Amino acid sequence: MEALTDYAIWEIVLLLVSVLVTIYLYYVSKFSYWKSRGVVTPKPVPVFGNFLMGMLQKQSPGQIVQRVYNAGPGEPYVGFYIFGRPAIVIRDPSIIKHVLVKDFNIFADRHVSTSKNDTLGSQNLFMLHGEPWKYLRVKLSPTFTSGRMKKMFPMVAVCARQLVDYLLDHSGEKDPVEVKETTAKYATDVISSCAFGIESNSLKDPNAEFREFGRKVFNFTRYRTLEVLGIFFVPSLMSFINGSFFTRKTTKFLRKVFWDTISYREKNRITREDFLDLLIQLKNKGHVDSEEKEDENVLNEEKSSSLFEFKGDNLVAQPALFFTAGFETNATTLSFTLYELALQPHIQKRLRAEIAEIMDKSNGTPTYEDVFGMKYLGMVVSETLRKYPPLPLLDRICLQDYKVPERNLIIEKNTPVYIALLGLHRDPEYYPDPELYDPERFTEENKRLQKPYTYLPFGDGPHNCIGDVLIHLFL
Ligand code: HEM
Repeated sequence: MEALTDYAIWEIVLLLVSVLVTIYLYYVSKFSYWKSRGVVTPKPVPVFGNFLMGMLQKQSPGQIVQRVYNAGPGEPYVGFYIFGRPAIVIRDPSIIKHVLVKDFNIFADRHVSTSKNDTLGSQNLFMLHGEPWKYLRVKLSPTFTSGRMKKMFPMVAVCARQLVDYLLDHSGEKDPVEVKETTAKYATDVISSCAFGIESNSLKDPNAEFREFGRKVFNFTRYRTLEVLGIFFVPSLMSFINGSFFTRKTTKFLRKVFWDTISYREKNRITREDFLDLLIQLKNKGHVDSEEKEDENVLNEEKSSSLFEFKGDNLVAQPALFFTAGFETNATTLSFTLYELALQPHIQKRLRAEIAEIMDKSNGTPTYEDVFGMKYLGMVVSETLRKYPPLPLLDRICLQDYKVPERNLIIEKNTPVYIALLGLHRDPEYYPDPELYDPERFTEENKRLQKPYTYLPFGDGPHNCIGDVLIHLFL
């Protein structure tokens, strides 16, 4: 009996060893993919590839691709492995231009994706793929013109006044202001006013619901961090684990707010010149009323399409994304700007002088054009977006085998392709002394000298940020 047990133990040990050896050999053969194509890679580790630091939550998605970027100085691209799956980071700005713009048809979709059950997360403009995305982009684009932003400016001015009151109330030495939370409250008030037509009262009410739900989307618990890593790097897993960008509770909240507000407006015939008005037009007419003559072809389009219907969660998914994309990106930009201004009083002094001048000229009520025309403010914000891009990576999926122009490489169909904004924006080849926060990099003259496709805080090409015009509203 004893002999039999020993025998069984040996069998188990042998089985385990052969399983481990097989897994090891499997990954070693997988990890020869880029080497055999002459592409540099940072050293992968068995099973995890170059994703171990992500799994250990030691690096954010932006830092993961930045580390890959930094592994190949002077290289046009660097390969890496998401577990066993080959992926590539493009470094050469001229190839970046091909991926984002010139060969867009081959890189027309993002790699990111969430579970289909997460309707608000999957049916918005950021996450949709293929023809439905294209259709929706055309329909939503007239919503984001500088003319429309101008109309929303007075709503922002109200929030800005509330921010001033908030800061005056909390400026005692014993009551330090937590800057990120304050800018998040302010940005939440602005975006909920512009996207939902609702005063979210985040600055005034510590328990404001909008802020509460916004906090949840970006509250990076261990599980939430893994979910976000999955969305960016292993999207096929999301349906399997039922992972989501918006939790069930957040979805329920956003659905209720959206439909309650729409029915109230429709019942009382209220118009407010905001995003919600424009979405109501899409729901009822299938297009946004023309702002200018050139838009008139939009009027002749069909009311609905099998590609994308403006009803139910499809409709709520858009303001849900505007809300999330809008408040976090802008709150991050504002808080990093304030941080750098605190570190460098001479920049702060010059910016304050510009603001004081505009406030003086406008009798304390600057217009949209006044803000838009503030040159130094523009340089300061541009430098923040260089050093701290709020969305620090761009991602695409290769839709068919692609021969890289002037290089001896074919990127195979289904390869995830990334552009490391943190890598590019902090590359000393393009931005000398990259850790130095220096708005002078963005004078008109220096902008002309900047190498194209090395500064991409809003992405580029047909998938670029639709909300980039909004940045002026938050300043
Ligand atoms: C500082 C502010 C912001 C930054 C830095 C930013 C950055 C970005 C970036 C890098 C992308 C990806 C572009 C690409 O893949 O080429 C993106 C996409 C997008 N952003 Fe923004 N964003 C900002 C504010 C906003 C706001 C306020 C909204 C909406 C209200 C918005 C809505 C979107 C949407 C819908 C997309 C997807 C566009 C598409 O794929 O068609 N963003 N943004």
